[in-house]
Amino acid sequence: MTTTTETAATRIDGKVIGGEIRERIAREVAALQADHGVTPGLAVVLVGGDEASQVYVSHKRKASLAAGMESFEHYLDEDTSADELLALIDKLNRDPAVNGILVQLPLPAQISEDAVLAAIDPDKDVDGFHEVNTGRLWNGGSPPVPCTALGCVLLLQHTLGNDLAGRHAVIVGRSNIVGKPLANLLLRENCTVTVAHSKTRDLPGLCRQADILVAAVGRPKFVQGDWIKPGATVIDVGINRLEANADGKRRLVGDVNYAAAAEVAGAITPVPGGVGPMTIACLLHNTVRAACQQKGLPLPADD
Ligand SMILES: Nc1nc2c(c(=O)[nH]1)N[C@@H](CN(C=O)c1ccc(C(=O)N[C@@H](CCC(=O)O)C(=O)O)cc1)CN2
Repeated sequence: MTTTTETAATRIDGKVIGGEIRERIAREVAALQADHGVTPGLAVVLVGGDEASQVYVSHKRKASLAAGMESFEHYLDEDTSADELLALIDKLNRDPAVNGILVQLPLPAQISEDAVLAAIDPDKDVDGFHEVNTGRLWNGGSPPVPCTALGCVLLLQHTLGNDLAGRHAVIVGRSNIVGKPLANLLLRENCTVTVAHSKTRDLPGLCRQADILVAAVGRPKFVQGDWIKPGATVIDVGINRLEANADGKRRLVGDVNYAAAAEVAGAITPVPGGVGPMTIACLLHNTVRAACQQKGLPLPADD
């Protein structure tokens, strides 16, 4: 059992669920090594010293090493030019030891995110952000899927079972990283999907219609308890770093007012420990599959 009941709502534990996925991936990597002599390699590029990005890159490094993969990290200065970054991506595209490439976002202002994402070989795009892969996703194909969006779907399936059909999912947020790909994935699951955003009218009223409510707006405690339909499943994608407490520790809060929402929801993800760990697990999942495709090997069957 990977969930615990604290309040009215079941707490959806992304650490435990993501941990199970990482264990499965470690077994896949061991089999690839034993049967084919292949060790999947992930290259992560971080430009500048953003504090949160450093934490995420460090998590990615530890997770890929723990799964038995190769990890190649590239740390570039804040004032790196677009040409320097593009030259590195070109090198990684041509390196056969690198099966997956990820450029940590956000990038410093002098570098165009679009140009960088477009420069990554779509077959090594383990973030699923390249326009070829987003196009494939919307056309019903099976490209690498953006990790946070995939993580949300896996949490929902774990909580509600594999049949999400007919449920009304309201996604608050329309980013390329989460909102848009998640809308696509939930449509594939035959949910009725509404994507809400800053211009949406009567957002609380709309959220109250949701069987599944996903908050991905980047605003601390934005979604209130009385926006939630009793029994709904709430997925909180937000990771907002608040000012330090008196103890000097920085606090992380989600986009949902957890305490209030947990009184009403049927199940809810915490922050931290909800969607974040799933993002890392899904990155490893995409990297193993990219390695198999590049080597002409069959894809491991998902457990
Ligand atoms: N190239 C990418 N950049 C960014 C992505 C992405 O998917 N690809 N997503 C986010 C950040 N992100 C991954 O990079 C990410 C965010 C959070 C976590 C995580 O494990 N969070 C923990 C808390 C960690 C902490 O102490 O801060 C949790 O929620 O429990 C992992 C990855 C933006 N950039």
